[in-house]
Amino acid sequence: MPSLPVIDFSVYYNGSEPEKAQLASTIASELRKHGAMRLINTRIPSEKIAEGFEWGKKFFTQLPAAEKEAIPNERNANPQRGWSYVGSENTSKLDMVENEGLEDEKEHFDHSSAADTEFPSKWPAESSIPGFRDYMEDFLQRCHVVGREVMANLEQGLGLAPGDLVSRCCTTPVIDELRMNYYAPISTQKLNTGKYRRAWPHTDFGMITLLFQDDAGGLEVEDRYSSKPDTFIPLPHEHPTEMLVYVSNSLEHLTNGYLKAGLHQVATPIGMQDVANGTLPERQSIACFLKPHRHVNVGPMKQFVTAERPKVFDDLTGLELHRIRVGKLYGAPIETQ
Ligand SMILES: O=C(O)CCC(=O)C(=O)O
Ligand SMILES: [Fe+2]
Repeated sequence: MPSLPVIDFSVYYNGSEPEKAQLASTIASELRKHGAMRLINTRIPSEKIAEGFEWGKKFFTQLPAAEKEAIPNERNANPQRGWSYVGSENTSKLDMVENEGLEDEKEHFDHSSAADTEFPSKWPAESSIPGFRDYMEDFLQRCHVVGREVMANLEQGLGLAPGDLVSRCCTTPVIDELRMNYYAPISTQKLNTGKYRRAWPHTDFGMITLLFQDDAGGLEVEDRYSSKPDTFIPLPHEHPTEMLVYVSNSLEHLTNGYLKAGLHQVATPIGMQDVANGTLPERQSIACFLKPHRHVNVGPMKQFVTAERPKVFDDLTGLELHRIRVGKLYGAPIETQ
């Protein structure tokens, strides 16, 4: 099955002005069409991405359970920090209408930068996994820089003024979130019950999500152009520098729905779907959720509100929208601060 086109982001660093303008326009049109795109050759080197999966493996499969349990992510409406056990986060609650009894089969670890003192990160003891925190904080910073570059391209491609989007996110202190996902091996028998999926179709909460994955497969984005509902396009991992980008909820609100958040899931990979007694190998991914500022209004920007398209979203701060979405994930009451 065909996937989305692969876009070479090195043009942004090395291209001529007309080539760069073409890149910006492609980025805007791909995100408009699919709510997702595939980039290669960003300034995050392949070795740094590969190293991330080694750290993920250490954290999830070698760190004693007690060390992870000591840094639990609280299941409330605040930004996620620390370790989430399998089944803690339920993505089916976010965007699916029929979601009774559906569970996610994934474990994850979330953190932000040390500068986010409002919602501090929770780290395992340095002596238990030396170097983990340094790697993660460095990788988050790299994602923040590339995320800002993608947003700058997007505002150019959409015909906005420089800073229109970037000033609403992408500045210090960095409050973006970096997440390591780990999916343990799982039997097709269990998946075929229809009750479990690695991740159910959902959209993310921030401006955009940057996503790196290993070779296990199963990641898919909604096919908006299919005549059949629930049709998804596979997003295979084909290039060592590959980074997927999704439009997320805050950007959908800011653009008054001109850009729609990409509905994505982690399903049984195509070759395994008809296997009755097989096992899916483990899978890992690293997601960076690029956040709007907490106090910025993520209601529709005036450039996207017209007589033909009146405002379809309410004015909310970045943090208010985030709390509504995380609250749904956990069925948690929305606390006000
Ligand atoms: O593991 C993946 O590829 C997707 C993870 C995801 O959708 C998420 O963490 O929000
Ligand atoms: Fe997601």
